[in-house]
This record gives sequence, structure tokens and C-alpha cells, in this order.
Amino acid sequence: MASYSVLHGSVALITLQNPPVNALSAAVRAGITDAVQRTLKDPQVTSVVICGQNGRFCGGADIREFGGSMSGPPLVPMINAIEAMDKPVVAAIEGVALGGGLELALGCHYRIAHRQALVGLPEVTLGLLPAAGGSQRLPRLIGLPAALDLITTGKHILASEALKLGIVDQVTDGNALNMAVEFARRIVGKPLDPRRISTLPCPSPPDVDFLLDRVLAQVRKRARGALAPVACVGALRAAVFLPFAQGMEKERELMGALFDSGQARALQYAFFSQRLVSQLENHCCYWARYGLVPRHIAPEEILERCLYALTNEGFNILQDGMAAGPEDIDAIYVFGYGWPRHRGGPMFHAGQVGLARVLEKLEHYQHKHPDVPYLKPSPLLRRLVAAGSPAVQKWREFLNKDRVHSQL
Ligand SMILES: CCC[C@H](O)CC(=O)SCCNC(=O)CCNC(=O)[C@H](O)C(C)(C)COP(=O)([O-])OP(=O)([O-])OC[C@H]1O[C@@H](n2cnc3c(N)ncnc32)[C@H](O)[C@@H]1OP(=O)([O-])[O-]
Repeated sequence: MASYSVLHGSVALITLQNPPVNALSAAVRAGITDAVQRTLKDPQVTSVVICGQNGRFCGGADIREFGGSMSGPPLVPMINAIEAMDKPVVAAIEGVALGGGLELALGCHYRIAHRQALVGLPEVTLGLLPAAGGSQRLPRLIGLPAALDLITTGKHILASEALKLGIVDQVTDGNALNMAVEFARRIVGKPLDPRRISTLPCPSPPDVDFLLDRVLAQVRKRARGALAPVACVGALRAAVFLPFAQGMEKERELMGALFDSGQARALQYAFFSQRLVSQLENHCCYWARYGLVPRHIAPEEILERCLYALTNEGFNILQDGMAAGPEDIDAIYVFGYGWPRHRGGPMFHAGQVGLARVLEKLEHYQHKHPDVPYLKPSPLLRRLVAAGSPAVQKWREFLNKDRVHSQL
């Protein structure tokens, strides 16, 4: 939700309330929309400040809502309505203004931030693009090159850097909310048109096509096969060449293609998994409290059981003739699944570790867990070890002979 109060008799304060990061859930969007209506109707109110509860402006759209059917007022018209207000609106940024949080702040007429606050449009890291106007407003505010950098990498930057780029108007080491309220009282009556980012032209260099093509080639190389960075460049291209309303249409269309993609679901799953895993320590406290004794599993065992089971499946795939050679499997892992390139791929890595060692480990874990079928060593792995563990480059030859032999 979002609370509404009036300070000094004239400054409306809208506070986002959705701990821990004040994500823009349906309830928060409904609260902001109602509060905006109240400020418009209240003749005593001459300016507005938007802030987040507990020193955090906003962590963006509520990612947990992405899995279900979306309800509540949509973000884009809500932000457009804020920008269109005829009373100055100031965002008081403390903690974070990320994704939809920064997009909300970009819809405000001014942004005042604490120096240590973090801002950014990290949607690309979730397989998305900033689709609440961020891809169209940010380049209009700070120019195309800087917007390309921020949006295609998704990096978070400190407010002090955001000030240099022109994303925020002022930073403070003190209380950003107090400063924003004082600022809001001072600027009443100043023209708002130049502060509506959607009405500004998008500053871009003369060789804009060359720049966009170069960045597109870079993101394709850096994140091979990833859809979101490519879509981000497409949205920024629209910001340069199309009027705001049409750019927003393009942003929506590109987001639509990403939103239901397997890549976006996988990256959002990874976001929550990472946080869940970091809470494991708390689970240990829970066990201790109830006198439970967890079985000790060394990190090495987890790694080996995951890694060698995966490699073992690779040997089974080769044996079944579903892949012609180990290079096919390694290429899929390196270029499709982000396997660290410097480790060559799971089959190459097995060769580096030593096939005999991989076999020995699989036998060991299979002995401990006979009910886990994927730990059963592949017959091909056994034959390769028996043949003296040839180098990975020789396996194709070995397989061909093996297949011919098995057909005789
Ligand atoms: C049309 C839409 C367009 C729009 O452009 C799309 C977006 O905005 S996409 C969004 C773009 N925004 C982003 O990509 C920002 C994503 N968030 C972050 O990068 C970090 O969480 C942040 C830096 C904010 C805080 O770091 P920290 O202090 O180390 O804290 P932490 O990381 O441990 O998180 C604490 C708890 O908050 C939870 N939670 C967090 N964010 C969200 C969220 N948006 N939603 C829901 N939940 C969220 C998190 O799961 C965790 O829950 P739990 O149950 O306690 O495990």
C-alpha cells in the first residue's frame, strides 16, 4: 500500500509501504494511484513528495507477481499521470531506486537522493527490459550512450554518479526526505514543462546508427543467445527515432516477447534461488532450536555429485548416439548454458580431472546412494577408462570404432 499525509499544510507526502524493498505490488500501485487523485483534489496541496518506507525508495516492480495474473492499476499510466500533474512532484530517493522504482522517479519532476543510494535499471538481469517508460525516459534525460550502458548491463550506480550523469538533481549526506520536502516547498510555481522527461528530445550522437550497431554486436557477443540485452538495444533505438508515445508502444511490444520467455522465467527463478540459498544459515538455527541434527554434507560432495552426474549423462548421450562427439555437448553447455568458457565444457573438464577419477567418484557415490540412478557410471566411461583414458579430442574416433564394433 501507500500512505498519504500532508506536511506543513501544503506538501503531500506519498509513502510506498511494502517491506522489505517497497516493490510496486498491485496494492502499492493502487495506493499511489489513490494518493495522486487526493493531491489533485486537495486545493491546499501545492507540491508532492514520493518516498519509500524505512529508508528504501523502491526495488522495482514486484517480481513475485510476474508468475500470476496481473491485477491492480498498471504502472505505465500511473507514472504518466504523475508526470502530467500540475503540481511539482519530487522523488526522495533513499536506499534503492531500481527498475520500476527508478522509472517511477523518472516520472517525477525532480529527484533528490541520498549520496549512498543505488539507482539503476537492472531488468535485463531478469530477462526483461525497463518497460514502465525507463527505456524511453532515461535516454531522453542522460543521452543515448550513457543509457545504453546502464540499461544493457543493468548495473546499479551510486547516487553521486547518477548526479554526474544527470539522473538525479541533488544528493545529500543528510536526510534526503527532509531535503526533498524543503525543495518541494521552494519550487512551487516554477514551470513544469521542461521537467517532463517524456516531452524532451533524445540527445544522441551524429553517428547514432553506428553506435547502436556497435552496442548490439557487443551485447550479442557478451551474452550469447540472451534475448533481453538485444531487446533493450531495440527499445533504445525506438527512443532515438520515434516520438515518445510510439517509443512506448515499441517498449511494450518488446517486453511482451520477453515476458513469457523461458529465459526471463529462468533468470527470475535464479534471482529467488540465490536469495533462498543465502538464507540457509537461518535454517541451521532452526534445526538447532528444535534439536535436529542435519547430516553434514561437505560443499565438495554437492559439487561432485552435481558435476559428475552431469558428465555421466554426457557419456550416456554419447553412447546412445544422440551426440556425435564430446565437442557437441561442450559447445551446448558453453554457449547455451553459460558453462565457464575457461573450463571448456563438462566433457573437456572430465578429461582434465581425469576419467579414472570421475569413475572412482561416481562409484563411490553410487555405493553410498544405490537408489540414485544417475550416479551409476556410464558403460562408455568405463570403456574409456579401460582404454587408457584417451584425450577428449580422441573420443570421437574411439566412439566410431566402438559403434562399428557393437554392430558386428
Ligand atoms: C512493467 C514492469 C516494468 C519494470 O521495469 C520491471 C521491473 O521493475 S523488474 C524489477 C527490477 N528490480 C530489480 O531487479 C531489483 C531486484 N532486487 C535487488 O536487486 C535487491 O533485492 C535489492 C538491491 C533491492 C536489495 O538487496 P538486499 O538488501 O541484499 O536484499 P535481498 O536481495 O535479499 O532482498 C530482500 C527481499 O526482497 C525481495 N525482493 C527484492 N526485490 C524485489 C522485487 N523487485 N520484487 C519482489 N521481491 C523483491 C527478495 O526476494 C528478498 O525476499 P526474501 O523473501 O526476504 O528472500
